[in-house]
Amino acid sequence: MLTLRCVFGSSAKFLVSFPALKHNTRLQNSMSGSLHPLAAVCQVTATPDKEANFSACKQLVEEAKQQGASMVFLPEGFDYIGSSREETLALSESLAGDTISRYTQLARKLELWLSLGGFHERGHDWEADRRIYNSHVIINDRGDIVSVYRKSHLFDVELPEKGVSLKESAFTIPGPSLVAPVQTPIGKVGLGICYDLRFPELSVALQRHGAEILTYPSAFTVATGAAHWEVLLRARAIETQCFVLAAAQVGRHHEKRSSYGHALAVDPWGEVLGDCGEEKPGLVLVEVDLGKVRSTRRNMPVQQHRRDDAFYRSLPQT
Ligand SMILES: O=C(O)CNC(=O)[C@H](CS)NC(=O)CCC(=O)C(=O)O
Repeated sequence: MLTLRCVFGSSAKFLVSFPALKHNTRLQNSMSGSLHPLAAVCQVTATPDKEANFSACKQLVEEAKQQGASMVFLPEGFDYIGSSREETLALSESLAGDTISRYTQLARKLELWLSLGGFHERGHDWEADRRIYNSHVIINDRGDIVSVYRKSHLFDVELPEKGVSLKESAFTIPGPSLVAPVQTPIGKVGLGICYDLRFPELSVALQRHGAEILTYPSAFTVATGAAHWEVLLRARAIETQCFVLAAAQVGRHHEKRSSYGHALAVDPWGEVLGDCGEEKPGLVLVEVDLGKVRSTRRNMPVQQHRRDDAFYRSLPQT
């Protein structure tokens, strides 16, 4: 067993274990002693305080770097979780604003890649319509923005018996399309955001466009998270035979909103490699062995077994 450290906040530490590679024959990652590149999947408790959120995220990114991560994943709403529609809109920025600029500097300084899930991005017509995109931004180790995916499926959901009522479309514009998976030091990363996780056609499309790793930075509600989060993430991993990395929000953001936590890393066989729990901010480090993608796909070639010919046409009437 290889033991990985799950770091909560800056002081308390606890251990996460998972089965490790048994044959350690190849050259090892010099900093971490691991055989394959490391990804850090983070969970945070964002509030409406952008400054405090940045310093909490920065601390996790620095901790991940110290432990040898080459790419760090932050959740939807890493910039802030607003307490009203008005506040959410007022705090938004463009990609050229202060928040993303601080993250590009951080990536450059630490020489690592960042996945910033769910940035509140002012839309192209902000002056006219006051609406934003929910954007997943990838920054490389030189501090360049290399990809921006805007969330396709908006969370307009009423579950009165569970106390869930959110209408994302009241302030957000749906993105126009998927974006091509991004080549990173840990592999080809396909971009989704949170509620997108419920739409398997999106993950299959990303896999067909070459994704080896799917990412769903999230701020799941406590009720829907308890019922569906892990099952959905594992299903997406099993169906696409990709790694699935899902950074998450956890705990109480303000008096009206809490999130489920359990930032999760799943391998292409569906095994959970790391879980940040449901109590506090932290991170989990996972080795991304792309050999697992190749062997899972070779041994059970479900992608080649697809029957689009039989399903995506008009059906015979009985
Ligand atoms: O509001 C913001 O500032 C950031 N955006 C979010 O938190 C979004 C939209 S409200 N949350 C989700 O999609 C939760 C999905 C979910 O919980 C499920 O699919 O069950």
